[in-house]
Amino acid sequence: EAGEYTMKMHPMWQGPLVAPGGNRQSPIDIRVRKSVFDPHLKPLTPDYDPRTCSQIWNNGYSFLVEYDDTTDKSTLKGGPLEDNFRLCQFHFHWGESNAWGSEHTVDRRLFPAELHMVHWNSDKYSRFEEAVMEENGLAVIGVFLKIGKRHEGLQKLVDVLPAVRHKDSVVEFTRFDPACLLPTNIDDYWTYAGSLTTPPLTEAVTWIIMKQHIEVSHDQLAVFRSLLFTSAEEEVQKSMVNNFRVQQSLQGRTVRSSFT
Ligand SMILES: NS(=O)(=O)c1ccc(O)c(NC(=O)NCCc2ccccn2)c1
Ligand SMILES: [Zn+2]
Repeated sequence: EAGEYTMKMHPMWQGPLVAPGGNRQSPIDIRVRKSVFDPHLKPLTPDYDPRTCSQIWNNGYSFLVEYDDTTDKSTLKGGPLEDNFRLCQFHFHWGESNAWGSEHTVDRRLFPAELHMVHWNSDKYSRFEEAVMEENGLAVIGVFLKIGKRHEGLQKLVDVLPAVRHKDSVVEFTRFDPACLLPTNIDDYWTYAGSLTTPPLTEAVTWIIMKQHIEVSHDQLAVFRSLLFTSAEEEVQKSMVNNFRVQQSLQGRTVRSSFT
């Protein structure tokens, strides 16, 4: 049952469980029957150029695959978004076991991991650091991962993870097409106004959570768990697992769905 698992959180992150004064915090449980179909929601149109992929690094909380966001080469439009958003990075959250790990849940259902593809509003702001402080600054696509068949596209990423085992390690990583991590159906999603799920917890995010999950193999996810929260110098090494935040209250927000 979800309750007993969601209390586990990032052991290194002694941050606030709830942002002081926050009324649109993330993650949340998506109550399917309480979501409201919005016929005006448009199809989502991601348009990514794999050549903008630059590096992968361990920031001590997750591993991030970073994209060159100095031009409008990898963008996201449509769906609930009014403006053009630029892809800057993607990362994951996962558990120590396959029983939990996702940040969002669907009717309390937990998934072993969750992908976040992070974009910032390049129509209104000139860089991520600026957009992250503004309420229409970010758009994050969330995709649930399930254990099943091996994900061929993910393997290129899994193969390089040992090179970023420790916090602050970075390696060059190029020509990775993030679109390969999206589910086949991206027309069915939930969307709501929320926040970053890690500090600075700013309430800047339009969340777009895909209804359809992707599958990765048990062994692929096991490699995520071989990463460490700690840097090479630290004497006690801590496995990078359970790097998800506890769920936050909806506080009157409506979750819209693009499907009936
Ligand atoms: N998890 S999330 O909401 O998609 C998200 C997206 C973009 C972000 O920059 C962040 N947060 C982030 O990068 N925080 C700086 C690093 C960090 C991560 C965790 C705790 C403290 N500091 C979270
Ligand atoms: Zn995240």
